[in-house]
Parts: sequence; structure tokens; C-alpha cells
Amino acid sequence: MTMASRDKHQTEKNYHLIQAMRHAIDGIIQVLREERNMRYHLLAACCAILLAALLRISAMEWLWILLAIFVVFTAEFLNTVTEAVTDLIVDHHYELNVKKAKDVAAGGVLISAVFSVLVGLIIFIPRLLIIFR
Ligand SMILES: Nc1ncnc2c1ncn2[C@@H]1O[C@H](COP(=O)(O)OP(=O)(O)OP(=O)(O)O)[C@@H](O)[C@H]1O
Repeated sequence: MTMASRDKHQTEKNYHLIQAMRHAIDGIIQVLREERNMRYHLLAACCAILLAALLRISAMEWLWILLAIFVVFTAEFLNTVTEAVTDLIVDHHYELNVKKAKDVAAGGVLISAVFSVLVGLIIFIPRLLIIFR
């Protein structure tokens, strides 16, 4: 059951912090359920965290890995918001500005993913080379 149904189609402001948190968590669950790409991002994040723990990377390297993970997650969330809002506005009719909005949002996910891959390569490759040399 989603928060929308639990809160009887609430459209007014949240009454308290717990309610706001529940809606935010509901949003996270929806992205994980409905966005296939988000599940790939989550899998990649788990692999990176596992590898980082195995290779005992430094605190500074952990910060870069975590930044890379959350940049991709944030971009995917904004991409999902863009899709939902634009689909609502045009109701699936072709519209050039919707194409622009969706393509730019998808581009944001792509460049954040490239950033994450670069961070992963810079941190993990030298350590893996030492181990497998
Ligand atoms: N209403 C529209 N008007 C114009 N172009 C559209 C419209 N809907 C989708 N597109 C085009 O189709 C592409 C894919 O659309 P959309 O992002 O909705 O699909 P998706 O495969 O579900 O994306 P994602 O994998 O990010 O969830 C967009 O990047 C855009 O170029």
C-alpha cells in the first residue's frame, strides 16, 4: 500500500516530520520498484561497497565512492520526477519540449554514471593491479 492510499489522497502539507519521512521513503520505494535503471544502480553501488570493504580503502576514498553512488541516485530520482511531471502534462502526446526535458534528464544520469565509473577505476584499478600482479 502506498502512502497516497494510506493518507487518503493527501494534497495538503505534511503535519509532522514522521509523516514527511514516510512520504519520502515511499518515493524511494517507488523509484526502486518502477525504475529498472535504479535497480542496476543499486546493484552497482552494492558491488562497489563490497569491493571497497574487501580492499580496505582509505576514509578519503570511501568519501569519493559514496559521493559517486549518491550523485547517480540523485540524478535517477530527478530523471524519474521529470518523466512523471512531463507525462502528466502532455498525457503521452509527442511534444518537443518533453523530448528535450526527458533527454536532458537522461543525459544527467549518463554523465553522473560516467563520473562514478571514473571514480571506481581511479580507486580500484591500482589496488587490483597490485593484488593480481
Ligand atoms: N511525450 C513525449 N514527447 C516527446 N518525446 C518523448 C515523449 N515521451 C518520451 N519521449 C522520448 O522517448 C525517450 C524515452 O522516454 P521515457 O524516458 O519516458 O522512457 P523510459 O525508457 O521509461 O526512460 P527511463 O529508462 O529513463 O525510465 C525520451 O528520452 C524522449 O526522447
